[in-house]
Amino acid sequence: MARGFSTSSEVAMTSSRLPGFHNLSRAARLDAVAARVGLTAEEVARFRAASAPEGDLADHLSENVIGVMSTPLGVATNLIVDGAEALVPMATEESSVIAALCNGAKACRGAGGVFTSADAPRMIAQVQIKGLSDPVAARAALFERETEIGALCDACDPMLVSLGGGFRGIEARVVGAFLVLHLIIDVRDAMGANAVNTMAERIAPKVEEWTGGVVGLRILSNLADRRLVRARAVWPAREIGADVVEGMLDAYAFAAADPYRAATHNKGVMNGVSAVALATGNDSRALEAGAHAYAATRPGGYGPLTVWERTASGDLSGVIELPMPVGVVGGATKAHPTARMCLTIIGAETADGLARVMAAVGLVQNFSAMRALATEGIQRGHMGLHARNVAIAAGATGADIDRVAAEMVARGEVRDDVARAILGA
Ligand SMILES: CC(C)(COP(=O)([O-])OP(=O)([O-])OC[C@H]1O[C@@H](n2cnc3c(N)ncnc32)[C@H](O)[C@@H]1OP(=O)([O-])[O-])[C@@H](O)C(=O)NCCC(=O)NCCSC(=O)C[C@@](C)(O)CC(=O)[O-]
Ligand SMILES: NC(=O)C1=CN([C@@H]2O[C@H](COP(=O)(O)OP(=O)(O)OC[C@H]3O[C@@H](n4cnc5c(N)ncnc54)[C@H](OP(=O)(O)O)[C@@H]3O)[C@@H](O)[C@H]2O)C=CC1
Repeated sequence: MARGFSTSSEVAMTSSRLPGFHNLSRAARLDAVAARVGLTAEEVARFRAASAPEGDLADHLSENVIGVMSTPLGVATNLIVDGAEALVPMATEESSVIAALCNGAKACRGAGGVFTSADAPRMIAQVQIKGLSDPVAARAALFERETEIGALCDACDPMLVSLGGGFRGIEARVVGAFLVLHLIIDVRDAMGANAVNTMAERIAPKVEEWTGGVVGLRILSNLADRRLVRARAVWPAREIGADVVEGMLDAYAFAAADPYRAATHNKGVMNGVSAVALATGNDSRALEAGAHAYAATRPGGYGPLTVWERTASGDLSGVIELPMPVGVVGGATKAHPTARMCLTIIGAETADGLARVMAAVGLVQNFSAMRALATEGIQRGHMGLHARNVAIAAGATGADIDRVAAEMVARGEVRDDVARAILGA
């Protein structure tokens, strides 16, 4: 079968309906896929060689596994968080992200690095209540039961309670045709999704009894705005240049005024945050959802997650605030040996400690991208490092990778056709 989209007759021959596919071994699944789409024996062998052995953790963490998609794991240097030196493991396929963090962290060391504060690790579980003719009265009825709700939630997870976490209170809002109950739960060192989802499901029959309504969804909210982390740092003008301070403030004003720019600005923040999440086995989708939803809660609509100002002495001050629902237990954090090792490298024994470092990473990452954008542009630094990817994609191997990349950078032309031409020369 040709690659790309199938024609209708090919679809009939190569249906994606594969009954029992999930019951096959990893090797048999890969064979089945290879036969369906026409992977060559060489492609399959190369994939098998690059993938982890059969029966390893991947088979248990996900479903229909055929192998492992590896991502580079690097360690960012130079960061100081709350007076402590931090080495930061980051898993990312994007060139220049880790170099940028090292670069920005180095430039604020003279001013003491990054300083943070964090809310208690509280997550929100939502319970949707439908079919109420008197939602306002039902809301009042729920508050009368707050103590009982708390006891029911805490009974779901005595271990969490013994660790100092558990139920913290309720909120209830009439949202359109529904009443929405929020359970506020301190999840301690976990991300907390499973813990709070269990509570929301357990409480549902009682909520129906007390309100006379019908419970719909019972699930956490990824807008984790009870679990905010803040980080701040100063980059001295003598270190980065007064003109750079000026340029970066203009760059920030652009992001603050324009959601098209703010989205890219925040993507730069999340370059770092998501890379640490991936390295430590945390849920990067939850973090991305929470960060962007939080960025949309500004009075003026979607805006930047960071704020940049000039200090009285003319230096550049940066502040970030965002939800940081991360854990050092639960999910894949403990099950995945690489995630465990990364937590050891970062020195995070609590979710609070990890969240603070990750907020610092988001701030410094944003600094470096903005500095590059406000001065020489992103391409020299980024494309200089990205050139190796372009060389590999064009077919370079071994020593040719660096040779072709260096030649493209020297010419100022980092492109596939240029890489092929250099290779062919
Ligand atoms: C790329 C640099 C760092 C070069 O910057 P440079 O000034 O050429 O670097 P340098 O050679 O002077 O080195 C300065 C320090 O940077 C670090 N450094 C320097 N090179 C490396 C390297 N290879 N590997 C690891 N660390 C490196 C290292 O810490 C080094 O200090 P040293 O240790 O040598 O004393 C700089 O241009 C930079 O920070 N650029 C920003 C790159 C960036 O933000 N990339 C993200 C991808 S683009 C994107 O997705 C986001 C964006 C841009 O769209 C967001 C937005 O729009 O806001
Ligand atoms: N929308 C979303 O974001 C959703 C995300 N998820 C997924 O949920 C997972 C995260 O859920 P999470 O509840 O964190 O993980 P787990 O349920 O895997 O782990 C949390 C549990 O760990 C135990 N525990 C042990 N020590 C501690 C401690 N110090 N602090 C807190 N808990 C401790 C507690 O259970 P015990 O009392 O039993 O010991 C706690 O309930 C991620 O994989 C995420 O991808 C799932 C659904 C939706």
